[in-house]
Amino acid sequence: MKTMFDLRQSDGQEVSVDSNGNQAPSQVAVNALEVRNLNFFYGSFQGLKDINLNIEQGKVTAFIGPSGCGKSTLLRTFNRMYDLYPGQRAEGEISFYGQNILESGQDLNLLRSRIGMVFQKPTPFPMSIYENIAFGVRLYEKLSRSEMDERVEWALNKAALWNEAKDKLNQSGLSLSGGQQQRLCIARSVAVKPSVMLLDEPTSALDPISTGKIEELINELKHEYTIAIVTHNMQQAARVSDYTAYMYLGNLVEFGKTDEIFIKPQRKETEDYITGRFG
Ligand SMILES: Nc1ncnc2c1ncn2[C@@H]1O[C@H](COP(=O)(O)OP(=O)(O)OP(=O)(O)O)[C@@H](O)[C@H]1O
Repeated sequence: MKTMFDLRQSDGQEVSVDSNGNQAPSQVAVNALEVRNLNFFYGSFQGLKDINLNIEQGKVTAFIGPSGCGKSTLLRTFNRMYDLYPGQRAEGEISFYGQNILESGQDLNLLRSRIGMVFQKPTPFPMSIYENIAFGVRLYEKLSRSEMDERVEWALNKAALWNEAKDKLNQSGLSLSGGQQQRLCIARSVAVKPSVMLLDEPTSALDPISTGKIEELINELKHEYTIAIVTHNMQQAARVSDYTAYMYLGNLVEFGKTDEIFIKPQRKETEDYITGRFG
């Protein structure tokens, strides 16, 4: 039986026919994730308060807000990363293509292959560049050597790292520069063909050139994946995202199209934050 985690993202297009009989594609918004009445607790401390929002398929959603407002906490609920830590719990509903992933009995390994995550600090495994990618793929698929070679090349290409890495696939992933390591981590996440990618401040440890490469990559990847990104960099949020969520003290203060949030925010708190008048 197919589970909802087997769903591969469609391109969200429906074909309509105009009065001349010409086919014209029309975009139909589909939500990859729908968050309803989400509360999150670190023991007795409430890190998220009644969060409601949708993450649209094939778009980039950015989470911004001052340090400690709950951005990473929220991102970590989307693939239940918090489950690895005792005393942390979520209440409410997070629907991933119609299934509430907060319900008990979920296959969390499968969930995390469908909703991948890239962390702030590059975290390559202490193994070769090739194995960094093949390792995760092997957990879910049985590929022949040549199929795996193809997958590794495909993933490194997606992460714009193939040209730099193709002659040293057997070298340790740790031998790469910080920016290359982060692209390797993105390749590793892409290699298992997730539906959603969660990026938690993916460029905060990188120089401007590597940051630019990752931002280009996000623009490329969003055609095939749904992306949620936490960033402290306002310009980055404005450059890469379609939607922006502003958070403060565990609350979702404002959420909307990035242009609207940056040009004409509805809430004064949002305006103060993005114009640097906050605090
Ligand atoms: N393991 C933990 N145990 C207890 N409280 C935690 C834990 N991790 C985070 N918190 C608290 O939860 C709140 C939200 O933290 P979170 O890391 O989500 O914020 P953030 O917006 O991502 O911050 P930053 O921008 O500094 O990374 C903070 O008050 C933080 O102190």
